Amino acid sequence: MATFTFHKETVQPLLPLRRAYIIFHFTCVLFLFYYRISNLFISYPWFLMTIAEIILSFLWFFNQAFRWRLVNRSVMTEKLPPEEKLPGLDIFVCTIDPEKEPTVDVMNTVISAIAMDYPSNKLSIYLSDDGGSPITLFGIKEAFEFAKVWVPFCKKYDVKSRCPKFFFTALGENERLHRPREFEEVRDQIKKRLNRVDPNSSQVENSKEHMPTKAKYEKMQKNIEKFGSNLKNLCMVTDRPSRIEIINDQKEMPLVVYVSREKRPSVPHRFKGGALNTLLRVSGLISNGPYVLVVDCDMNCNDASSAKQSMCFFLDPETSKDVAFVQFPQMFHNLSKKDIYDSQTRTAFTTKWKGMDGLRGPGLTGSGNYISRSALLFGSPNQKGDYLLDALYNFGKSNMYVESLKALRGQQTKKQNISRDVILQEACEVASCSYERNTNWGNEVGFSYAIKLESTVTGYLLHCRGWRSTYLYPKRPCFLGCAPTDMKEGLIQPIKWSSELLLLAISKYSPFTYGLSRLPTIHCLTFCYLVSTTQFATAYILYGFVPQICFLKGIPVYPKVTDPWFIVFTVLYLSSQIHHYIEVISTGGSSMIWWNEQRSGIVKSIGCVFAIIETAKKKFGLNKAKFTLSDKAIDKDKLKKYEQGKFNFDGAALLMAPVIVLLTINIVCFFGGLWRLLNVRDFDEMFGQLFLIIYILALSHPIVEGIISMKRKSG
Ligand SMILES: O=c1ccn([C@@H]2O[C@H](COP(=O)(O)OP(=O)(O)O[C@H]3O[C@H](CO)[C@@H](O)[C@H](O)[C@H]3O)[C@@H](O)[C@H]2O)c(=O)[nH]1
Ligand SMILES: [Mn+2]
Repeated sequence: MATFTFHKETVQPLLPLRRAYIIFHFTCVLFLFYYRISNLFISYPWFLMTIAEIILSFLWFFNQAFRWRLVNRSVMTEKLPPEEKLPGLDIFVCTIDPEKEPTVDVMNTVISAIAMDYPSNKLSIYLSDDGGSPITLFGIKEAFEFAKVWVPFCKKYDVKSRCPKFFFTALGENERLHRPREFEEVRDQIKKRLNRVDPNSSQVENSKEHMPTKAKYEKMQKNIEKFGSNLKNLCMVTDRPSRIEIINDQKEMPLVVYVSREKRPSVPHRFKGGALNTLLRVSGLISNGPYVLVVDCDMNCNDASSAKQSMCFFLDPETSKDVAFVQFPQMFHNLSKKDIYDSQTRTAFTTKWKGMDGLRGPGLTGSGNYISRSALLFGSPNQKGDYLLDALYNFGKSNMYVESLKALRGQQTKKQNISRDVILQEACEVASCSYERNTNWGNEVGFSYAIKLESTVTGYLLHCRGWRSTYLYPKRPCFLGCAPTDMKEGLIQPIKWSSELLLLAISKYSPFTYGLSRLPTIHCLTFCYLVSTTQFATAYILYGFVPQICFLKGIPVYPKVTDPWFIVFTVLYLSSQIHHYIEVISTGGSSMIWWNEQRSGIVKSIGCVFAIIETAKKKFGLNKAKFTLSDKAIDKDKLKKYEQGKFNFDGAALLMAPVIVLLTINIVCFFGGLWRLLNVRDFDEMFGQLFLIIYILALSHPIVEGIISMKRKSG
């Protein structure tokens, strides 16, 4: 265990055992390689299986980098300097489409950010409205009105759930003052969430402010909904000048700013990365906090202390010099126990990120991350400031903005008393869509535009420049968002991510080349894994039909069950399964999660063939850059099905097609092959294949059920 001034690092126990296991499994993989390759030309299917296994082995190998040194961290916020000595913090909330991102929910996120436990004169909240819809501007004004009541209420009663929506419904947990225990019952929560009924007020009522506050929240909600009933107000405006408004007029409240950058159909707007870079400049002019928190519009701040938690790394004398960002896990408020789509992405946030954290730090996930503004703007930790020498190229033509950068660097700046109007005018200027032309923005300055997954690539490039990051996984989730609850959304996300990551793999910034020469090798392997996940598709597709067709035809692709080499395959299979099981259970999962994760892992991986196709199209310029926004609007029927653990394939027919084809092959080959097997009785040669098919069918029977029920509905 390492203890720093404000935080502690503990390496997860049994490290030698974990490493010994990796070496053991690795040895088995080498045996497998030897066996496959020395028999390579036995048959064509044998060759295909060898390819699949080589791909899987490489992915397995990269994947072990995450398991080399897992750490847990904890913070000591009580040791932080007094509030007046804390640095400024700017919170960025991004939204674009009020239809997929309901304004009331976005405003809940904004309100939870305003209610962050941080000195209000040091806190500023910026809402980036990329859609430019009237309802968002209307919404933030309403939200601020409510926040004026809400923030004092939260402070007075030390409310934990500072997202009002959760507080006023059964979703608010651990509320010492306001929550009776029975509300923690999961079933109740689900019931309440589905019906949106309010908690029994006679039990909850404790304070005289509770009801009036709730009434004000409901009024805000009603006003926004009423405003949105006029569909004109929900429309996005794609051709518009920049518009920036300071929403609040009260000194005792944090600064709240509405930002809608200029957009013109002919100028590329770079999606969320573009929005964030605009916010960096606009906020630089207005509040210029040395640290920024980025949250997606659905990721509300569920623990008001997260800002202070992150400061334990940024202000620590030992870690402050090279920590570029502090990442919190993305957690979700709408998960069901079965989590059939593996929306919680458990492995990412409980294993992978902790493993990267034990090396040089986790990747950036785009939401729930505190970032040092200097790290984003000034190159590497040791050569800060150089960028200011060529400020025009690096940062663009706004002198006022460059002055703000000097202030950030602690340099003397011309003290000027600039009026608010002039600042806002300049802010509109830096938010114009031509501002970044011929500058270093999106390249070495700010969030990277190298791929559309701005978060991952920015985090990766920060690491390449020598920065570190840290990962904090506190007991109480600090950020809660909205996870996909149907197959279509569940598939679109990994497809959009992995296709962009594949682009990174073949770009000049590829971890295999650029990264390898800049990062410590093991840390680099983690990025190699992240950019290679599309290759699971190739391996699983081969695994999904080659052994099956061979089973039907009586061609062996595994050694005989009596052959000593069969042991290698058995050991590898069991070893992977047991290891996965232990990992799930030890990170708080259940057997059901273990089983469901395998299914969803395979289905999502196979869906990623579309990612490969998409990447090829993008590479050859056949695809126009677009961004598939994930849907955060909760549909009751959809949610109900999801809670029951029933698959919902609405709108996913095309994306599911490869899986359905493979499943059909498996079913046909199973029965056909079984018939053949009973006649020919070559059981010892076919055991491996028979077992594989049974495993696949056992895993996928809920999918078959889902398909049948879909057919029945449409038929
Ligand atoms: O042109 C755009 C497109 C999106 N967004 C915002 O970006 C956020 C993320 O978009 P979403 O479709 O919800 O992406 P997800 O797949 O849910 O999000 C993950 O993946 C993104 C990259 O694709 C990261 O930026 C996110 O932080 C990460 O949570 C949302 O708040 C959007 O409003 C914009 O501001 N402008
Ligand atoms: Mn999201």
